[in-house]
Amino acid sequence: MGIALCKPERDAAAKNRQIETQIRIENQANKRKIKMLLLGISDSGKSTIVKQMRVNYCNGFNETEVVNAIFLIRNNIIDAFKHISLLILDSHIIKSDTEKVLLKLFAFESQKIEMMQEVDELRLINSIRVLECITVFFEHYSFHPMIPDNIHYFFPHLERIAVSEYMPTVEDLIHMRQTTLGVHEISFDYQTQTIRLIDVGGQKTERRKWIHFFEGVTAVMFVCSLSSFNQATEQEPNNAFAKGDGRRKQSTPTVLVSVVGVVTQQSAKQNSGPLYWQSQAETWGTKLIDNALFKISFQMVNRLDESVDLFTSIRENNFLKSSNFMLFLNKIDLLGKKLETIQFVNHFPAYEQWITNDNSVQSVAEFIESMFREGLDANQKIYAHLTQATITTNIEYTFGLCCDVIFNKNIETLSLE
Ligand SMILES: Nc1nc2c(ncn2[C@@H]2O[C@H](COP(=O)(O)OP(=O)(O)OP(=O)(O)O)[C@@H](O)[C@H]2O)c(=O)[nH]1
Ligand SMILES: [Mg+2]
Repeated sequence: MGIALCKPERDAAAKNRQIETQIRIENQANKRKIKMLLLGISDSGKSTIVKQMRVNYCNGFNETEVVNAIFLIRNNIIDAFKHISLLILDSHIIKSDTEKVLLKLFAFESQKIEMMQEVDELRLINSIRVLECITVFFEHYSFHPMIPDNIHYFFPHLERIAVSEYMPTVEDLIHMRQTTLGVHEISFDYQTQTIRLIDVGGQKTERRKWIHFFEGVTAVMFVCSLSSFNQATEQEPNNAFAKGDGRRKQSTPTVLVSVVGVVTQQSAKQNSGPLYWQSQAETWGTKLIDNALFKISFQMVNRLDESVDLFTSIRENNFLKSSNFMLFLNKIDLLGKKLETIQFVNHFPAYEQWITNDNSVQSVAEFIESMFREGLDANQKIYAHLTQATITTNIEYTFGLCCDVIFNKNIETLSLE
């Protein structure tokens, strides 16, 4: 005998059935899709690759995104001038008293500038960009590791950008920096397949979310910034991804040295960032601890080492054992520019023993690729590509190469089944 249901219960049961059917259909459709995961440390270029996919296969950006970009790009510029000002103030670069006033405003009150009326914000950007000391900085130190990469693109365009009627171009949107928080997915058709492309945040605090997306991944596209070889991040205690392996100089342990000032709640945010001129093995800086500004020695980890360690741990992850690994050795353009003035061997002494240790882009890129291949099983294939994610055609071409491999492998697997 059936159970008699009253109307609200019947409606709820019908709704449940409808939801379950919908989930089943979606699951089946997802199985037919190719799932690709973009992984890599922060600032490597993952979201830039997603933007290129959107330009190529998803109608680009909508009006709201373009309008939002006006503010984000200006904030990128103010943030870059903040770091540049801090460095100039702390350096031997000659600056007049009037220049110092403006530099201090950007260095310590950048958030205030971001909150100003547009007309005042633009006046300040236009005032700082023409300072003599800024010109000197860009001539001699523009590839300092503390400077955001996209300022090399935005600085020559400031005359166009720092006006009230500014509308960002697609190229501006590609160079805009917005740290990814959480996990984002786009889906698009490519040849005969539907691709699900998943972008994650690369910051350490974001990485614990990654594991939830490791199931059923056809390809991992691991992105590494080649220009990160002279950059460093502060090492977290017990960080599994930042062990370092002696390829570069050993860092010093974190030591609390002295209190250099007490800060108020108001100035806390502005003063908490590291203030140092050159990140080498030993790095000095100031850090906010319990509202007091301490001078400490940070234990730093080289960002290229961090990237290699992260790649190794991803490669060894059991969920990803049957995934294809594509390595995007990105920011090849910035590597080239840096190598014009910086000796790679000073950051990676092991490079001295490399086949050709001539500081050329090709040789350094090969050495870096070899770091990622170290300890690889003979049967584990990694497909490596040199990329510049800010160039649409470059990513379109590289993505095509990756898909050729993936689709052919899929056919091989299907014919074996
Ligand atoms: N010059 C140059 N800049 C690049 C390249 N790839 C990315 N960038 C810039 O590097 C910055 C960081 O890129 P994102 O794509 O935001 O980095 P991400 O890996 O998504 O970083 P998270 O979201 O923090 O994990 C952006 O300003 C990009 O425009 C490149 O090949 N060359
Ligand atoms: Mg991102």
